[in-house]
Amino acid sequence: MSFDYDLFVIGGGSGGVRAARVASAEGAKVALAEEYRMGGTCVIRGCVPKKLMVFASGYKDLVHDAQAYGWEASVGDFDWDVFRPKMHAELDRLEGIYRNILKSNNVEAFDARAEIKDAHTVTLSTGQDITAKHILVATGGTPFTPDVEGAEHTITSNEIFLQEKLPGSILIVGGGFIASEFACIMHGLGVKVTQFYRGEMILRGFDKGSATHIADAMKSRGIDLQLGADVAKIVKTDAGLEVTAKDGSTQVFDAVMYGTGRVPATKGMGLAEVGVNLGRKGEVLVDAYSQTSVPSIYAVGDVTDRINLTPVAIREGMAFVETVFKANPTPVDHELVPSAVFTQPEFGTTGLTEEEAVDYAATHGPVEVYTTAFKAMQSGFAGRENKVFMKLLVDQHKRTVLGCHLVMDGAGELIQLAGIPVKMGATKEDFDRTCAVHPTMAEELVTMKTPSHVIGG
Ligand SMILES: Cc1cc2nc3c(=O)[nH]c(=O)nc-3n(C[C@H](O)[C@H](O)[C@H](O)COP(=O)(O)OP(=O)(O)OC[C@H]3O[C@@H](n4cnc5c(N)ncnc54)[C@H](O)[C@@H]3O)c2cc1C
Ligand SMILES: NC(=O)c1ccc[n+]([C@@H]2O[C@H](COP(=O)([O-])OP(=O)(O)OC[C@H]3O[C@@H](n4cnc5c(N)ncnc54)[C@H](O)[C@@H]3O)[C@@H](O)[C@H]2O)c1
Repeated sequence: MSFDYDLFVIGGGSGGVRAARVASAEGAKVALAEEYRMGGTCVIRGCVPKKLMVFASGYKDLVHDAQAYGWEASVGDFDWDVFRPKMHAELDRLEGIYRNILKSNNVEAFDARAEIKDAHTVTLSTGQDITAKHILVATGGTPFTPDVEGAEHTITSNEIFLQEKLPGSILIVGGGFIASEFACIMHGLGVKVTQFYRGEMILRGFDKGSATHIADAMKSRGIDLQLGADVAKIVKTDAGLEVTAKDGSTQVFDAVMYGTGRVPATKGMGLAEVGVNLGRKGEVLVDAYSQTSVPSIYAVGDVTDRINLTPVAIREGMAFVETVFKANPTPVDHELVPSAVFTQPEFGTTGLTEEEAVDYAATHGPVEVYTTAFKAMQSGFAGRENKVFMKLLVDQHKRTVLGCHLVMDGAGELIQLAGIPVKMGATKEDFDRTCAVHPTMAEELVTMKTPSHVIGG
């Protein structure tokens, strides 16, 4: 049977573009459809603009520190009108690069929505049907907003980058990556921030001691973080958005942003209709090789809801190409994936959390917990209360470092490096025999001598 293409990729984001490019480089005839903007969530409305805003939001503290170090410096107000067009120009530039990558790799790009018609056919929003030997679903996810009265007045991370002006005050709902990062970003830009999280501690699923340290720091910086709080209804008034919380209290905000999770983008895709098994959230269920229940259809990235991070989507895309186009079946390694949460303070993390260590200890034996918290020299000198927090979890018998959690300036950069020995299976003694670099914050990673406690001991 002959097909129009060897591979048709649906979605021009992190996973889709990488898979398309690498498959084409292997000699496959490849096409890709993108319904919005090339580059996907990470480039257009995720990691990249978010990180630019993280940078922008950090300068107030830096100017304050510069003053404390003797510089004649003063900080005025943040001007969104200066920053916003520069940020969007950068996103346009990156989108252009993504388009060029596809073009120069002979991938035919369609600016259209694609849906699955059958195991080997997609239908484009232009009405065109295209056949392919393999179809790769890489459609990512979309923000989820709960069904609350007045939700139509709220925004999500999709809209935050497009605001015409910055609000004077904002309520951010949620306690995950997105809500916590944007609470810090908006606060740093001079917006009055309230964050509602319905549970007892933000960043659920991360190491709780580290999350608590971040939450305390956010509060002491002036973010009104309310735990056990949720929205009952939102009414638009002349004064702004009047939010009634579930405890009955009301407050008016200029804007309300939901960061309450994302759902896999499978709605209306025709996947279930052709026999692709979906999970409870609508995620595409795949095996270790990203193959769905329909053998010609594969899926990578957030749409599979495994680990929803850009580098993971890219790896899944490359493993798919190894498996299907290089006859080298390659499962994706989802173990010990380091990641960062770009809150202020920043959080870098890899491996077991202390909560997970309880289960681990029950089956593998005791886990030593090493923690340290201290005032950072640079900001401490400037009079800022900025405590560094570090935690290592160590298998007491094997001595392997099972988890590493860092809350400090530059934690994202640092965990990339600390993630390597942890992934290699380094022992606590390997850390300890590495000489300290002085004076740094990171030196504490190799000088923590005594466990603060032992789990399962
Ligand atoms: C605000 C925010 C901040 C983030 N920050 C980070 C971070 O700092 N670090 C990190 O690692 N990850 C971060 N992420 C997560 C990261 O963006 C995703 O994990 C990554 O983009 C997933 O890549 P993907 O290829 O699976 O999907 P996406 O990048 O979402 O790409 C999917 C593409 O498919 C398109 N599409 C959907 N349906 C169709 C269709 N039917 N036809 C055609 N096209 C379609 C979409 O328009 C989209 O462009 C962030 C996410 C958000 C929302
Ligand atoms: N730095 C990074 O790497 C980074 C940054 C942002 C996003 N991401 C990725 O994007 C994904 C999505 O991020 P996210 O923050 O939207 O999701 P999340 O799953 O991390 O957090 C969702 C939050 O919303 C809350 N919530 C869910 N339903 C709710 C409801 N009905 N009412 C009130 N609260 C509710 C949850 O309790 C949770 O705190 C993450 O899982 C992550 O993989 C990564």
